[in-house]
Amino acid sequence: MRRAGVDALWISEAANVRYVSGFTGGKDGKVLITPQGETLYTDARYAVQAQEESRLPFFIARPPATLEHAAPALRDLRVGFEAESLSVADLEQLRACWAGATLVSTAGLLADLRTVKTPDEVRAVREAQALADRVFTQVRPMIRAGVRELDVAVEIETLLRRAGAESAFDIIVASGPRGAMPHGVASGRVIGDGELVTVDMGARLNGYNSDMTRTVAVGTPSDEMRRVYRAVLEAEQAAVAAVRPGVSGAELDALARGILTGHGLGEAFAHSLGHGVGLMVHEGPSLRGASEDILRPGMIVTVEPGAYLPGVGGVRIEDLVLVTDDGHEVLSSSEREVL
Ligand SMILES: CSCC[C@H](N)C(=O)N[C@@H](C)C(=O)N[C@@H](C)C(=O)O
Repeated sequence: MRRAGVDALWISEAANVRYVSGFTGGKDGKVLITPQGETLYTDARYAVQAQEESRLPFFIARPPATLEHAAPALRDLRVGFEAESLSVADLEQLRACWAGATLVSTAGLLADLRTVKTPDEVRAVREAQALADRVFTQVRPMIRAGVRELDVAVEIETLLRRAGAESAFDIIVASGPRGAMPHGVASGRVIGDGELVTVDMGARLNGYNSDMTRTVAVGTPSDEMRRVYRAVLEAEQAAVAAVRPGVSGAELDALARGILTGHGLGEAFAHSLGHGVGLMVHEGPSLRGASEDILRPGMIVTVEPGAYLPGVGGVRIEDLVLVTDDGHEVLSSSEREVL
């Protein structure tokens, strides 16, 4: 906060509220940090939850009463707000209620802290990924010709739910030509013989997410798609092997992109190499060309090169990787097929 030039901070992003307070009532939860201390604000629906989950003193009200309660403590202070997660309407309300304060736009203050996980957070992501691996292994045999993509997704979702988790995002099951869509969420399409099927899934367990993609073969895919698969696997394995403290997100992205370019698939790799995973599925650090992020021990990132050929199909292989003091540990354990 000192570096950002603010005396107080209004935290409105649900993941950040949870991070600093433990409170999980994302529908209505805010934290105000002032020189005098921290206060959790929520409404009466979450009073018991706030008491149970958070060690912070809390105040139960709805805006504008919430903001009016905070106003006296903020007079003449520079108050930071989270530019990424505050709507224009909410900002206008802050301006109206905190006329005595100077509002300062901040970005990424908490998100930067969240990039390096505590041992408890590493344990939480590890458990989420272990569950996702168990579920994928259980579901893998049902991915065969004649089955709908949706049926695969429903089975994954059901198993996650039964285990006390939920799906971290809309499950991607993209078969045959639909594989050319990096985010081809499961449709009613019936999987055909000789097709590749990309399954991208994550578990959210105790608030922490996992993220993993496997592309599997149903029958014998074409020579072209087997060539694409091998190229993506080569890029993925090389990038995972290069994960260590000190390497930049941009270097890892360039490494994988260079290998795919060597196979004539540079243009087909239509997204970044990876991202951090924790309370949010997509968080820092970023493994993309324009990233200035440098990997540090305790970060958890995905490594997920892909190649997408419109009208033909696609491949993505993604592992979840913990940056350790002397290298890395791959947290995802589902088998990668050899084609
Ligand atoms: C809508 S959540 C999907 C999660 C999925 N596993 C995933 O991360 N897909 C990547 C291709 C992705 O969206 N990458 C982002 C960071 C990007 O390249 O902008």
